[in-house]
Amino acid sequence: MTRPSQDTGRAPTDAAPSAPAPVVTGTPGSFARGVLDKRHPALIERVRRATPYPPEQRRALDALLDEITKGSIERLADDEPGADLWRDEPYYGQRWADVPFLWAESFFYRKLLAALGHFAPGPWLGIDPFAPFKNAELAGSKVDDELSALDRLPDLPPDEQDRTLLLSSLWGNRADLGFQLSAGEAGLGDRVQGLVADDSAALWDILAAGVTGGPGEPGGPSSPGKVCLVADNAGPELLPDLVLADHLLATGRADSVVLHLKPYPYYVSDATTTDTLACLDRLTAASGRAAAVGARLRDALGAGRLVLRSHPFSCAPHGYDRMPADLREDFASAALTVMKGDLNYRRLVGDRHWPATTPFAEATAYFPGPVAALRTLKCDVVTGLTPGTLAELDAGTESWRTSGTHALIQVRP
Ligand SMILES: O=P(O)(O)OC[C@@]1(O)O[C@H](CO)[C@@H](O)[C@@H]1O
Repeated sequence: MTRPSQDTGRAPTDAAPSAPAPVVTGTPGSFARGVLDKRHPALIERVRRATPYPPEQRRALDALLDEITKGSIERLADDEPGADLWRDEPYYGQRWADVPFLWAESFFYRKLLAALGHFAPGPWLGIDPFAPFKNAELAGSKVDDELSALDRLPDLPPDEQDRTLLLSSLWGNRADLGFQLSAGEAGLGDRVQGLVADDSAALWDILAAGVTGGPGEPGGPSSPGKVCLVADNAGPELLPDLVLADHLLATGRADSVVLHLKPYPYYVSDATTTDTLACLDRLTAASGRAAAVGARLRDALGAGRLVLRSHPFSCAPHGYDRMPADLREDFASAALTVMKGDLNYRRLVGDRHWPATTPFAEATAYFPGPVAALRTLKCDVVTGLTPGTLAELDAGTESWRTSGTHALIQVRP
């Protein structure tokens, strides 16, 4: 019998027996291999340059670089806080290139934090190595422009306001500092406006059901219920996510929003509680509508209508099919769970070689409640495309799966 690990309390996978093979890091020339060979070493270098770490941490960064480029996967040191969570993982002693991509990336981030003393009692406890990049981005003038654009929102009819805020949250997912590391000097390509899949009508239908009296509620208004919003990146992605959360609360589509955050820094720019508070400050320090949104969200936090949650499983190296019972209950009791971003997509459908026309509903059949994915495409994994869309995309640019230029909204009611 295989032992549970990573706080799942479950057997290692609930994926359908017919699920395709997981994406493994090592295939030469693959997207995953590029992350291992280029993105991770570049990230170590940027982290080293951004903060004046003392010699001990610098040596630990050198050792990590050596391990990921030349060595095999080593356990966390026995005295590393939380090392027990990772003790039973099955890949130690193997080459980094030979294990599942999702696992290798997650463990890389965990080892990076261990090297920097992030969890060890002492002066570096809790210091976010990615904060210099996150802070610079949040302070940037692009954010000013996005926030002042909110002042034009009331000029739009209500359904266009809905769509504008949903798309702004969706495209906010391009603000991913790990991805930008790979995009390099060339920067991000232009957005392709038409979504590769667009189930947004189903999303609004689910949210309207609570307000107008949905199935099982004949005759009229019921409580709209809870929306779980599983956040991805901080700053320019989290801001429109928060604006969307405020919109759902203000328009009665949700009576509470549970914002799922990472319990520690992860995948470079993933949002933590600190990042959320920084966004709230950025909103309230702005003028016009942005400031009003910030003030409402602060009130909502105080009143328990906006709830912050940072479950340890949010940084686990596994798909949501292995989520622990308490997280499953949270999602099961939500009117809708909105999963933001590429990594959450990989974890939702499974980081596997799915044929792109596999129905999204099939890949997410295990999920305990209605679920929506809002994501720009930044890795090879995709499901739910029609054969026509797939043929069109394959006939266009080669990099449509990974360039962040395409986006989707998929819903399983
Ligand atoms: O989840 P996010 O922020 O949208 O994207 C995370 C990401 O940059 O990291 C992974 C590779 O490291 C890819 O899945 C994806 O491109």
